[in-house]
Amino acid sequence: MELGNIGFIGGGNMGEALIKGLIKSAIPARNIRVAEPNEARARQLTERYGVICGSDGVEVVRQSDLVVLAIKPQIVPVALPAIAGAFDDSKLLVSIAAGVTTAALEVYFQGAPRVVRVMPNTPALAGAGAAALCSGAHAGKEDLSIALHLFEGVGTVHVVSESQLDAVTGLSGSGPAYVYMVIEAMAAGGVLEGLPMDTALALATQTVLGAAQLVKESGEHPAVLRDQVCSPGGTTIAAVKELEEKGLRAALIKAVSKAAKRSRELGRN
Ligand SMILES: NC(=O)C1=CN([C@@H]2O[C@H](COP(=O)(O)OP(=O)(O)OC[C@H]3O[C@@H](n4cnc5c(N)ncnc54)[C@H](O)[C@@H]3O)[C@@H](O)[C@H]2O)C=CC1
Ligand SMILES: O=C(O)[C@@H]1CCC=N1
Repeated sequence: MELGNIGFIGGGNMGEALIKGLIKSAIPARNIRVAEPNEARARQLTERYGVICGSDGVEVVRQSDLVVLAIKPQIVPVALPAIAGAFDDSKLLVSIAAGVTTAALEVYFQGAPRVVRVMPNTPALAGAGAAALCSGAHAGKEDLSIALHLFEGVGTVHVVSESQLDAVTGLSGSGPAYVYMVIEAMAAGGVLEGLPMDTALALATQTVLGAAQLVKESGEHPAVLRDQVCSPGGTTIAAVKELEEKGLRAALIKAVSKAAKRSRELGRN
């Protein structure tokens, strides 16, 4: 599928993750334009990826077939009116702004804007993203296919209903931060027990990666795989007991819920 010219409004952390992922997936840098008001950041993106960067959002929209809105949700009410006039029916808007609904985006446009809302995550930078998306009132099947194709280039994608996107934000959008905390803490435990930090970090990282890979490849429920590690009277069950007492699972369940709640709040702004 030909994606044409892709424009980014905002070249921050998530914008860069997608740009890098897209270039890795063989989208030519000359097809990617970025509107980024921070000049140093814009230069950095051009140096790193060869993409065309400027500060003029209207110009980026004019030159693009697909526009990724990658600015903070709080900036949307200021930034979107300034570029909305440059859209016409030939252009697709793909928003990744947490919490901002397709209906809230559509009000900035005349007519029937084609809007798809996506919640990606930063592992897209490594081609291992997890994203979910839904279409707005005027986006057709073809628009959904284009957005699916775009994000399949940088990881896995699920189609969900818009009401589920806040849950997705709490789980996989924010989730990498939880996993980094787990890796960091496991490595710290290794250091406490005498390992050098680089060895401890490498072991913790590969353990998380390998465990995730096994969940995916085996198709087993994680609880079954956990039980396979727990030898009777062994080391793991002693650790699992500690994690249960300290509320690891409850804390993660609550964390996902808190982030989803914050996503809903951002949508009300
Ligand atoms: N960072 C993450 O893990 C994820 C972020 N998101 C969403 O992606 C969006 C961007 O987040 P980040 O990249 O983390 O933020 P960021 O703050 O790193 O990047 C935003 C960029 O937008 C630029 N910007 C500000 N005003 C602008 C304007 N008028 N026109 C063009 N660019 C402008 C800023 O200079 C900045 O470089 C947010 O809406 C966030 O909810 C979604 C999924 C994951
Ligand atoms: O923290 C945030 O608001 C963004 C959305 C999902 C991940 N980062």
